[in-house]
Amino acid sequence: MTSFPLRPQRLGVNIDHVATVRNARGGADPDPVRAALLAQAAGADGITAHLREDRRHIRDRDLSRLRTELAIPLNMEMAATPEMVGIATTLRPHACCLVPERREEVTTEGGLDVAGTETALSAHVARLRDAGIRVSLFIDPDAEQIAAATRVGAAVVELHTGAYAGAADGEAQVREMARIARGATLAASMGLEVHAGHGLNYDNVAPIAARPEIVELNIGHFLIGQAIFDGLPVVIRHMKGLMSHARSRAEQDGAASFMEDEG
Ligand SMILES: CC(=O)[C@@H](O)[C@H](O)COP(=O)(O)O
Ligand SMILES: NCC(=O)COP(=O)(O)O
Repeated sequence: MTSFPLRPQRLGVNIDHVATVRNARGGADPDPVRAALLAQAAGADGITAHLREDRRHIRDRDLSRLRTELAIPLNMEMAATPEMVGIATTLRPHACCLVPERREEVTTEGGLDVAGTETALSAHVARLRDAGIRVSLFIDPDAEQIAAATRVGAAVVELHTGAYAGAADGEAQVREMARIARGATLAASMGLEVHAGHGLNYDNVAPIAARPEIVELNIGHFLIGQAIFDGLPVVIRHMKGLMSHARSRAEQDGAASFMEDEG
């Protein structure tokens, strides 16, 4: 039973797929920066933008405009490469989140293999930290990766919720939620700030939001898609309301019971 008020939880809005629509015709509209400013005005706590190596959606110019025009934190998602570290240390966003990338992937498929790339990753993390950037690692919620994240010097881990969001049935979803809960508890116990993201939507966000250790959710594809029907301010306010309600219920009933109820 949670007997203490939970820390406030932030919503980071990922605007990648506004740029996907923009790039479909090669023009300037819809403008991802305009979407980010609308999200900011609607209560987003941060903006996430993924500068992929293939620039399939967010482009370099988008990031520099976001860095100039946003009043809320910019979280630059990027591969752990010298090119991206160079861009980030020049741009100096509030935060960087290192994610795995394969050109042929449709979207991010798994978490970063921190344990298998510690030496190279430690150097990238150090350069980003020396530039005053908060470094997050996008990882699967596994003990080996969480321990490695502390060793390479990351301040934050963002737990990949894709397996949970894409679970084939209720039993698999409960299993994946338990994996995320264990990972969040372990990461927090090791002094890491805990975020979560990938594939979250209105229907599956509550058990994740109810986790006391998770202080930021990064959500994009669903919000941008739903905004086509309801408008970006409405969907952001609704998602923040769902997150807040889930946290309030967790304060009363305990986060663990939340998933049992939903299970
Ligand atoms: C790491 C993650 O899950 C997303 O933030 C990432 O941006 C997904 O990549 P696409 O936005 O290209 O689908
Ligand atoms: N890191 C997760 C993120 O930024 C958004 O992922 P999604 O909601 O677009 O799947």
